[in-house]
Amino acid sequence: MLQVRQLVKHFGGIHAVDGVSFEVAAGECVALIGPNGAGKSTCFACIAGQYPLTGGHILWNGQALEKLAPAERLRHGVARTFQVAQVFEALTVLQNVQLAMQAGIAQKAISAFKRLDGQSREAAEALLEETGLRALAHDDALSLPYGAKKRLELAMALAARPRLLLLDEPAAGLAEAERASLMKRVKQLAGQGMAVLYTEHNMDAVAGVADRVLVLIEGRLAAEGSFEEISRDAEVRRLYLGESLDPGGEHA
Ligand SMILES: Nc1ncnc2c1ncn2[C@@H]1O[C@H](COP(=O)(O)OP(=O)(O)OP(=O)(O)O)[C@@H](O)[C@H]1O
Repeated sequence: MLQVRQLVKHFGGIHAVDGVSFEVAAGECVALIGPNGAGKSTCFACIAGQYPLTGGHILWNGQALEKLAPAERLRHGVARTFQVAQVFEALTVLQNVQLAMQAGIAQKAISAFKRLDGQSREAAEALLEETGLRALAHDDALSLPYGAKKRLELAMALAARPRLLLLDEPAAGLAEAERASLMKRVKQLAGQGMAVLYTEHNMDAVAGVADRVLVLIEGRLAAEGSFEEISRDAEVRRLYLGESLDPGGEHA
């Protein structure tokens, strides 16, 4: 279980995250939503280890994560993706996943890696199959359409065999069909016992997907509940979702 306790992150005078506490259990799919600048990405970066905390604690299965480097967190089963998909464009799709399987290898190792005979090839191919990328295995990552790049980033995160998966706007920039299929896969991962936490602006990627929704506004948790519950919250509607949202029908 992920336990975020009184998380605080300030950038100088900017209180990006200001005392946020929540939990994500194994098998749960939890969405973190809120307006631009609410602190969602900062929360993610604190959990994954890109930023040191100003205050508070982050525990994963009882272990304090805040003192561990990102690569060490990965070894404890914590993997993340980024808002703008981060893949190695100099490698093929298959090589990207093989590289991700060897967590901790720096980008400068790419040329050495290219000369390696792919020991991890079979496992990487299985992951490509699972994420719908098999047909693109030998394409250069550089040439991938955006939706496939997002899938590849997910495959790379899965390559580390995470137990906590952090997805920063997994559906951003995806067409409707691609978004629906990616979010279906994300929900399946939680169904298989992974703890999944994701940020999202697109409510179609939240409704029917997230078991629980956390609403972050100005660095604080403003509401928490099912999508239907937070959609009915007057404060959340006023500050983020807007009055036009009909929780039972079309989403914004
Ligand atoms: N590295 C940084 N240095 C200084 N300020 C930052 C930094 N990163 C984020 N901030 C500020 O912290 C606040 C929270 O930003 P954050 O990116 O976490 O919000 P967000 O909810 O992810 O927004 P979005 O939905 O637009 O991605 C904003 O005021 C932002 O300008």
